[in-house]
Amino acid sequence: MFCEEIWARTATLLKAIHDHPFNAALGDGTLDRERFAFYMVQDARYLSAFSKALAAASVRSADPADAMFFAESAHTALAVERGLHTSYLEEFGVSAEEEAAVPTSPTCLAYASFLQATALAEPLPVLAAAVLPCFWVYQDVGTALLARTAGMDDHPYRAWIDTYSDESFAASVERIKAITDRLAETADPATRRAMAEAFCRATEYEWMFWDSAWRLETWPTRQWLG
Ligand SMILES: Cc1ncc(C[n+]2csc(CCO)c2C)c(N)n1
Repeated sequence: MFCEEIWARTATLLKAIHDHPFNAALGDGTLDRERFAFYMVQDARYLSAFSKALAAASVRSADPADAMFFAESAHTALAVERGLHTSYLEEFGVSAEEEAAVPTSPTCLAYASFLQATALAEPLPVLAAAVLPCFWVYQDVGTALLARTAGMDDHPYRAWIDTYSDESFAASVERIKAITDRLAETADPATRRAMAEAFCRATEYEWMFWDSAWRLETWPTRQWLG
């Protein structure tokens, strides 16, 4: 099965994601608000690109049930997750104007651009493999954090952890894994290789996304522009 194989291939990178200082601090609740707010602002930008990639996957799906799944996920990416962002940014006192003034980070732009390019130029199986880590990695991190934070009352990032350790979210992860496995079964070897590459690249971007928030990443060249 494609998913099983690719998960095993990315095991070391997944461990690095779990062990990243951003996620370690997110889990023990010590992550500073500046870093989490930076992550939330960048994530809102990422989500609008991600939902468009899912909408493209829906348009491309010949199977009506797959088309519905991708369209629903495109909606969820904007609705549920956007709600999470708005409430955290409100809690942290980040106004819409302040949010709009933050430049999109190099990593966020790279990940969003990769998804958009894949949505435009690659066949559906490759697009499905490119959006899969977004679901799967977050569920993996969310459930690990849920276990690690059990019994910790008043955890500042509880709503975030709950979103990604939720049972309905786990069901959508199973669903997209099944769709991707089915698409891989009938894909030719070159497409299967492209699927594996897209999955690995997206998983690399997942690590980079957390790392860029940890470093509060900016454009090193900005200083030379007016
Ligand atoms: C960088 C980044 N990667 C993945 C997610 C998680 N995520 C975003 S949309 C979606 C599917 C529909 O809800 C999921 C699982 C995130 N928030 N930010």
